[in-house]
Amino acid sequence: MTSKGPHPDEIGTNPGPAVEFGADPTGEQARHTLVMGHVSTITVVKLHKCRLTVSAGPDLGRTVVSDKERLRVGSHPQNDLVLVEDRTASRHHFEIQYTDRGHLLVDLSSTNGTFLDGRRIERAYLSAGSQIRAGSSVLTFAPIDEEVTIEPEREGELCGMVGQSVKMRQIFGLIKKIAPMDVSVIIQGETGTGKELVARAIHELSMRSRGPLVVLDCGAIPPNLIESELFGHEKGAFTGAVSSRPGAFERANGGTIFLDELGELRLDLQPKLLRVLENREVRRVGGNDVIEVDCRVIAATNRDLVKEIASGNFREDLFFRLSVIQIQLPPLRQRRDDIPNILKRALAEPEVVERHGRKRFSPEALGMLMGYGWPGNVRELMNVLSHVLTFSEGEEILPAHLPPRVRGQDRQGPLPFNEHLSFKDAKEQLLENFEREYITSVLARCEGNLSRAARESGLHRKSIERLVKKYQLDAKGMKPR
Ligand SMILES: Nc1ncnc2c1ncn2[C@@H]1O[C@H](COP(=O)(O)OP(=O)(O)OP(=O)(O)O)[C@@H](O)[C@H]1O
Repeated sequence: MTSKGPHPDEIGTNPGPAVEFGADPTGEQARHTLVMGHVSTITVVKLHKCRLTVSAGPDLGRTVVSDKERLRVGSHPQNDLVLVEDRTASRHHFEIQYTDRGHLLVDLSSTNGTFLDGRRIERAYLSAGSQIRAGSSVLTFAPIDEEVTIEPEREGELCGMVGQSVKMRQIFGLIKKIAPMDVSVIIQGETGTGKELVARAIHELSMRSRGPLVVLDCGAIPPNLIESELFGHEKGAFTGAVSSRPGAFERANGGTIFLDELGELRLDLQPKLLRVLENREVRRVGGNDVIEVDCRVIAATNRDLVKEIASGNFREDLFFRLSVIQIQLPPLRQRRDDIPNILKRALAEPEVVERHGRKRFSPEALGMLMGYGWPGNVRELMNVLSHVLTFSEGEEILPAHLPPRVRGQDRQGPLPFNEHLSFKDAKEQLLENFEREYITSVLARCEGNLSRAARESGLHRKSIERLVKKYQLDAKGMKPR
């Protein structure tokens, strides 16, 4: 593998405010979406909540505010709003689903029906002030848009993830905020950026943490088996189905299902997945019974799903259903200041110390690791670490112990500029990438000492400070501890 320096997708270090996919241009349908790719230290997430109040009937005054994907109403105590006194309401009367088009009122096959503004409905969209009648109760619906500020966490670690950079600490803040909310999440990021770790953290910090976490890699399963892996199969459903088997959704009941590499899911299976998400029930391949499932869905992909939708490879409705919250994990080359901490933490693992003794990286070796492009992200970093641990003998890890690609020995090829930009923008981007790489590397070599970095680079200390600030580098994190 050759290192060609920074990847063109590092276009600009400050692409502006958080982007909202699927947001209604009028702003009427704000979603919980967020893309964490930008540099500002505080991020705002739009939460889409609603309030439902009993405005007439025996339960007058009962109210609920919900940020869930579905809010259930009926006389059974498990509902989000329980109509305790209303004897004409069904046990599970209706629910309100949060969808990409707004809040959808769905009758749950109630005995006496659900009425919206006087008309009986099966499914209908709600608007502010809508009056819903169920049994002898009238309920008033009000959407609430709330903006929540996510500040970066102070701690540079969360559930086994290490990240001192502002970008990662922001993601830690977001995970802590959204984990308890029972909503779907899409995690996007290049291979090896830690998507599975994020999914595990969300599960661990959620109310479902005692339930199972079932991981299904949609890209690793042969196409002819994916349907039965997802939904299960009955004995004899196809050649080789010697016994019946529950699918991933059934096994995740009460917990979380993590659909890795969702972008690889066959187009013809996407509507089936959407139906499961909408109805929360599955039917095994070759089976007739409908099985209710209750699990949170977290999906991950290294593809740009918005582009996949545009090119007809991914269904927009499925994307909207799943992407109530989006988390964009930045590639490692955009958070190089995390590298020393990730390595320090990995070197301090008890089994590493037991097998290899205490080890540390020389400043030169660390500088090279921080200057490398890491196309395989943290996974590649971990692989390089295993290589290094095998090949270095002493306590200090030197440049000679690093693989040649990291040492830059097979660095070749043209300058990594983006030919789709104007000359001026391409030049500016190239310069910014160079500045960031150069300063990161010199700071790593000088162990975060700004004065030494100024001396070695021939820059004024003030210029170094300006560049550290501009690229949000963590000079302190590079100091030896
Ligand atoms: N922030 C982090 N701190 C420490 N280790 C990390 C971090 N992010 C990722 N890793 C490690 O990097 C490796 C890859 O992580 P993970 O499998 O979560 O990535 P991924 O994005 O799901 O990869 P893929 O796209 O290939 O499925 C794992 O060994 C994981 O423990």
